Amino acid sequence: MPTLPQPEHESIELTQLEKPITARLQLRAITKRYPGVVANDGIDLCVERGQIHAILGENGAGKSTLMKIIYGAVTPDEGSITFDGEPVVIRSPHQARQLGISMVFQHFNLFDSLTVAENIWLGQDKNMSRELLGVHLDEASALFGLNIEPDRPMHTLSVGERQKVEILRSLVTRPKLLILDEPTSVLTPQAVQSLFAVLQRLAQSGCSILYISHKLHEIRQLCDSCTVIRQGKVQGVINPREHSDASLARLMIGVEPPAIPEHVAKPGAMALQVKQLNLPKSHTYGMDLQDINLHVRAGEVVGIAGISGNGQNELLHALSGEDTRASNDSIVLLDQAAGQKNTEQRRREFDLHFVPEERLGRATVPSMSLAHNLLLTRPLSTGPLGWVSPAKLRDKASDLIRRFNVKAAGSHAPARSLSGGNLQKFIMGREMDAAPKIFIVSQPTWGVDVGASAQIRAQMLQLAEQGCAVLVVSEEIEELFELCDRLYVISNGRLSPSLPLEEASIERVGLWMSGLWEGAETAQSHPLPAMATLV
Ligand SMILES: Nc1ncnc2c1ncn2[C@@H]1O[C@H](COP(=O)(O)OP(=O)(O)OP(=O)(O)O)[C@@H](O)[C@H]1O
Repeated sequence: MPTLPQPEHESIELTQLEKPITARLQLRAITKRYPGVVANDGIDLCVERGQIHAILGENGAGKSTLMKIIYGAVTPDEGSITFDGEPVVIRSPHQARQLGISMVFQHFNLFDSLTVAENIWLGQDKNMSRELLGVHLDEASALFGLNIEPDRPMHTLSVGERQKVEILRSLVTRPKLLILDEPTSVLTPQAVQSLFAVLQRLAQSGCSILYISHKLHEIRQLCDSCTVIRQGKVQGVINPREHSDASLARLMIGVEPPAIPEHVAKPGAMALQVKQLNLPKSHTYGMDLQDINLHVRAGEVVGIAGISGNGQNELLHALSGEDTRASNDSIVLLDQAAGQKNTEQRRREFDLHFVPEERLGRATVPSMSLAHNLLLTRPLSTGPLGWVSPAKLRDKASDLIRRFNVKAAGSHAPARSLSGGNLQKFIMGREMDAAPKIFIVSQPTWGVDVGASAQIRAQMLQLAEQGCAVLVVSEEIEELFELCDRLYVISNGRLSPSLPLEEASIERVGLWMSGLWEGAETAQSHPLPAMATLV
């Protein structure tokens, strides 16, 4: 009698019984030294197939270095790597991609002058045709629920949108191991949830994921396994769901993060006023600013919430002086019309200091030392004839490094050698130390660990206590709730009325993020931008 064919799943189980499943990735005793610092010190790591494994550690702990080693972008000094049971030496990202390893970096690697599709194509291997890429891109976009026009030039995208392009670029390679370094720093809560759904689906299909984040609730939601690193060494492998925030912070930074001091607003004189600001977009994919009205008094901390791409960039360019097209009296600084003053004039005449969201390339010159990067916004080190005093620069940079707890080899270290969080601490320190009268900051704690976030937020509140008018643009609603006395919400190039914190709730702010505040024109008459359809 002929035997019936076995159902497919039974034969799969048999094969699995015969051949034990090997881990996707196994690192043994990985060590990497940079001048003056051991970034990775004998690290062991095991990631199973289909596992979402978190890497947790304070700023400068060595997480990104370790991920770059796995991706072949950095060569370890010692140690070995096994991938799918085979010992491998990963010499380049190209080789990593051939093995099936893909990485989303913390700092974007995108060319501003190219389009979205061209940027994604550049990251692929040579045999991927433009047509095939188009198919994969449509597939990955649909999976991610993302709708960014492939022909859009990169320079027109907000950081949140750029982050999504970076993620798409990795998804189209259909990886076996996907490494994500702080992927949610600039995503809205809703976009984070869509990303998590994608990651969970990927993991179910067998793809392993290495996930770096400073956001403990995210790690708990997504991962059941987590390797904690401190000062380049593994502290332990834990299930993050069995730990509280306090115990995770203790493992990671050795202590619990300091509590944010109580801030009682004592609003003083008007410091910053925007009156009926109308500004047409400066490029095809920009956002027209329409009838923007806002004010910040000395001593106040005021927030602007919103989904990225709704006019934040345009508003910040107009407020910082990078865009001087506004009518002169639509922006009033310390009682003077200043709409057409440039960045340097606003800094010199009104003590307005600004921290943009892009820390490498805009807030700092990556190849220049920390000391030289001070010159970008601080004239303090130039003498009467305009001579630069290298000694003064060095001293000031060293002072900031010490006071703001920046982990760096010294004032001579190039900006790009710092870990993301440490560079952010340096930039925030550089601007806050200037004792601004008006301080405008975008995403103040992007990529910063829990201890340093608490430190930065406390310092911003201290600035306000000293009479500075602080305006914070952030996509992290919790951060705005923690810091601000009042909130505005930006949607589709329009700004909501001012909302005192006592009257704000996550739900109300969420609704306003879709443009639906009381008295607003309906969303229908102003269709939401593509990104908002995500939520
Ligand atoms: N190219 C480099 N040259 C010199 N030092 C470097 C270089 N890359 C990293 N380092 C140093 O190695 C240490 C670890 O940095 P790494 O970027 O791996 O930290 P991290 O844990 O990812 O931090 P963050 O959370 O801030 O991103 C830091 O002290 C950093 O300054």
